[in-house]
Amino acid sequence: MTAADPLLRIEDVSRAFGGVYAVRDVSLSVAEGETRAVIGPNGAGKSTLFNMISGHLTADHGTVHYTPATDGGVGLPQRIDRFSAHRRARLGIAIVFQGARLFHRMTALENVMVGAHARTRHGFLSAALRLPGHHREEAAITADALAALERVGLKDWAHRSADVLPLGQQRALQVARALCARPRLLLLDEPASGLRAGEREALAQLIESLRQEGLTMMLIEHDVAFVTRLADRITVLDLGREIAEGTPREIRDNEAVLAAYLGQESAA
Ligand SMILES: Nc1ncnc2c1ncn2[C@@H]1O[C@H](COP(=O)(O)OP(=O)(O)OP(=O)(O)O)[C@@H](O)[C@H]1O
Repeated sequence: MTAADPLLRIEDVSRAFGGVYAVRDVSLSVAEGETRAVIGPNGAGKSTLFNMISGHLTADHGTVHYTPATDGGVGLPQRIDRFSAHRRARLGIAIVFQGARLFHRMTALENVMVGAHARTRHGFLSAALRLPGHHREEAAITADALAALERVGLKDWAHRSADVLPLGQQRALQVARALCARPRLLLLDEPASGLRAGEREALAQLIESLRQEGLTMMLIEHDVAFVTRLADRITVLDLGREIAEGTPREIRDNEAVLAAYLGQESAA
């Protein structure tokens, strides 16, 4: 990767469902270390766009390039839009889905370890079946999972059941699970939805700390105020199209953005 290569470059990506475009001709680039918010009214295409980055949906048109790390440092941009979600995950793209569930009746630590197994040689099945060769890997995964829990401020909860975690901490646990796969690009689909003010603040601080560590993130959110302080740049979608991109200040003053949001309010 040279200074000119972004970590992620999306060009003219479209996806339709039943002949109706959910995302239409969207292009954007995300630089390494950047926190990019994607905002827009209900049904604007935000989740569809994220799923086309993570590989859970394929684009009908357009390209997605990503610059994975190699052993010797940073690699060359690769076209990934035909890669499976699993392959993209192995390249370092992690997604926390909107409304993602935890595994109940498992501890916080076990929940995170499930995320780590995605990138191991032996995999979760081998661990579950206790096949030979998994023990050393298991110890490494436990250490990684504990480190991820510590990173999100949940180390003290490691051995407690995920069931008892308040919603805010459940979101942090989902982030820890994604972090355990050591992503270079973390996609967060509405991580703050349903949280109370205090929990939203704690989540904002967590995102800010990951940003300080230099992790590249993309974040879907409805609330412009929430992302204004977190994002370096904001992309605004409306009815599948990108209607604006800029710094939080530019977006706040953008008339097309105001119109899209006011339109939503008057339609509600
Ligand atoms: N699997 C699907 N099948 C059919 N239509 C879909 C599918 N996924 C999304 N859509 C449609 O595509 C459009 C964009 O949906 P998407 O979930 O990407 O929007 P969004 O901006 O994430 O919305 P929200 O903020 O409500 O989560 C919507 O009209 C939605 O109904």
